[in-house]
Amino acid sequence: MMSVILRRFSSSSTPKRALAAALGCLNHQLWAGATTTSTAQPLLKARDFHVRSDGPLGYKASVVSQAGFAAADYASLDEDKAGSKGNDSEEGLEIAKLGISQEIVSALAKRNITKLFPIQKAVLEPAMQGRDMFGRARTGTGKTLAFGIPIIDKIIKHNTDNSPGMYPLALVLAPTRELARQVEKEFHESAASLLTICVYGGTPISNQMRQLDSGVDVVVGTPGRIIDLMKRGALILNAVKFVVIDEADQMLNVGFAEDVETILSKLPQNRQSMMFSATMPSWIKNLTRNYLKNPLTIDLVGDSDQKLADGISLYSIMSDMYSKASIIGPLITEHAKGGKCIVFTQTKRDADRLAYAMGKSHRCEPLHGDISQNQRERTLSGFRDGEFNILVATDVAARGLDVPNVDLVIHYELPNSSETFVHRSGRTGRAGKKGTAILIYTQEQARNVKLIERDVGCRFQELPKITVEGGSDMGGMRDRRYNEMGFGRSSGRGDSGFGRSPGYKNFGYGKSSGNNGSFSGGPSSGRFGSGGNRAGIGRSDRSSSFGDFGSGRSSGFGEFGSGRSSGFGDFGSGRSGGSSSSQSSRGGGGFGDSGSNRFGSFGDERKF
Ligand SMILES: Nc1ncnc2c1ncn2[C@@H]1O[C@H](COP(=O)(O)OP(=O)(O)OP(=O)(O)O)[C@@H](O)[C@H]1O
Repeated sequence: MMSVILRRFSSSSTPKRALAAALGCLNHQLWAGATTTSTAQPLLKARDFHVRSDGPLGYKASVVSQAGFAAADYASLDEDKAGSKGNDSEEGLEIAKLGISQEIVSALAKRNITKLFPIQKAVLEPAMQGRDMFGRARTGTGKTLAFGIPIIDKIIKHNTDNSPGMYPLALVLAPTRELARQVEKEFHESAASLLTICVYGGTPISNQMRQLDSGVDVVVGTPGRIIDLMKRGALILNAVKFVVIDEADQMLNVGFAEDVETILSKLPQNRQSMMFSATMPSWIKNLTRNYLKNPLTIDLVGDSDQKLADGISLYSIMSDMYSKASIIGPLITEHAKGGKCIVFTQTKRDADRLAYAMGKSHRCEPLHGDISQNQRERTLSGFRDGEFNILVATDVAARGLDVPNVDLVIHYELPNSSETFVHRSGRTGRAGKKGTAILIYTQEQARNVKLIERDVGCRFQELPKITVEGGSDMGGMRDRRYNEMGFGRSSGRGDSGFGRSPGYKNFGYGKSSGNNGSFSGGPSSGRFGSGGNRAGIGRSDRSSSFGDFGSGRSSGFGEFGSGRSSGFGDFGSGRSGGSSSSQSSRGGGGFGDSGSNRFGSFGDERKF
């Protein structure tokens, strides 16, 4: 503890800080020229983090193999056990008996974490041995502590044996601010002596620079801000021994691919790299090949048909587009039973509108990327603390967000891919608990529901149709949609027009204008066609986007912004989707509500 205090006291007047400043300059030079840094900075002692022992898990080096790209080649695990029965006490290993630092054991015990979950069990020993790895496990099964425990343990042991250094030993990259904060919290709560910092955009960089200046052990952050801090010489990565890329495929989805590679290329060669990803698109394969050394694949999903975490009951309900908003209330009353509920929309605007409309009768808040960071944090903590029980969110909340006791997830609009469906649904049924997910779909989308079933290896139980009398509690939402979103006969010239809201893809309104060809001829040759925002980005590896039910998000505007925005897949926007709506979308700030995804100028985070 004393060394921690001393480090906090360090100022730029000390030789240590002076050297740090010098290294900061060197860092600038590295940015200007070389692409990799391979030397550990001289200030820090050489660190031998990686233990070699038979260990308590009976892990055998002979079962390791090269990362086999989503193949389940971690043969020592019984697949049945490797599912998502995260809290099965019979399967877990007692954390207190693993020989990891008492500080961690005690901190976890305080949170009632006493046994390892399967992914933690699988990762622990190879991670302790210093192996690079690619990991995959179902939602809510404890991946954060899977990489967190070994890293924290090694840093604690190092800090006990040596005086802590100035510069971070571990770097964790996360695709969203919320996830970054959550991961940092998990680190911090697992070992209070560790100095951790979370860096992301939307908050003053000067505070983060000051904190980095006084020395940290672990940096968790989103790639944009990390790069910014590196460029300013405030974040020096020469001492990094551990790097984790969490939700790696999502990094690609939200346009962080280049940033991630830039960061990886600046890290010391002598490091341990761990990557967690739900899928293995070709970018991830390349990343694995280029930046991981002889990686081990630990895949607890494997070829198993069932991709969803156990314990999540699935329901579907058909609704016409007019009634969708109105059936939310009854669904929540019936299925959330007073507990927490997240309603997922496709667009920020729809999240706002739905929350506004629902707010008349329920306590709820919207969450999306256009809301200020401060407000986002307030909203999330209010939701966590039970100040309100309904969160209406875009997919910014779909990945990684860990709010205990979310009983119900409602897909107000169909997700744009099976993966998104899995991640959204995975906000419930976490850590072995039970939960419910309900998918609302229109008649035209029935085929897509089947596709999700096939992709995810699940079955929806169809709920009886809810008949909504006029003047429901969501009437405001419905009216607003009519008035502002150009439904009905407004030809998309209302407030937002069709051009701005991809919501219409789910509403399948009117006749298709027959522009499907634009999309189906697009660069994506995914299994379901070219739709979704993926169409515009030309990746064929993400086959689970639902091309056939619409253009998805902004890609239509990015790639095909000729004004024929009505070419939204099978359903199109009917007569309303004329060029004016598309143009209004573009004129109104690029890609409208749905976020620019890869097309806009990237800040720290952009898509949702
Ligand atoms: N061994 C454990 N025992 C009990 N609870 C645990 C254990 N490990 C993790 N948890 C809890 O389980 C919850 C889910 O963990 P985490 O968020 O790491 O899951 P995840 O696999 O990363 O999920 P996602 O795929 O959605 O990001 C957290 O609240 C975490 O504190």
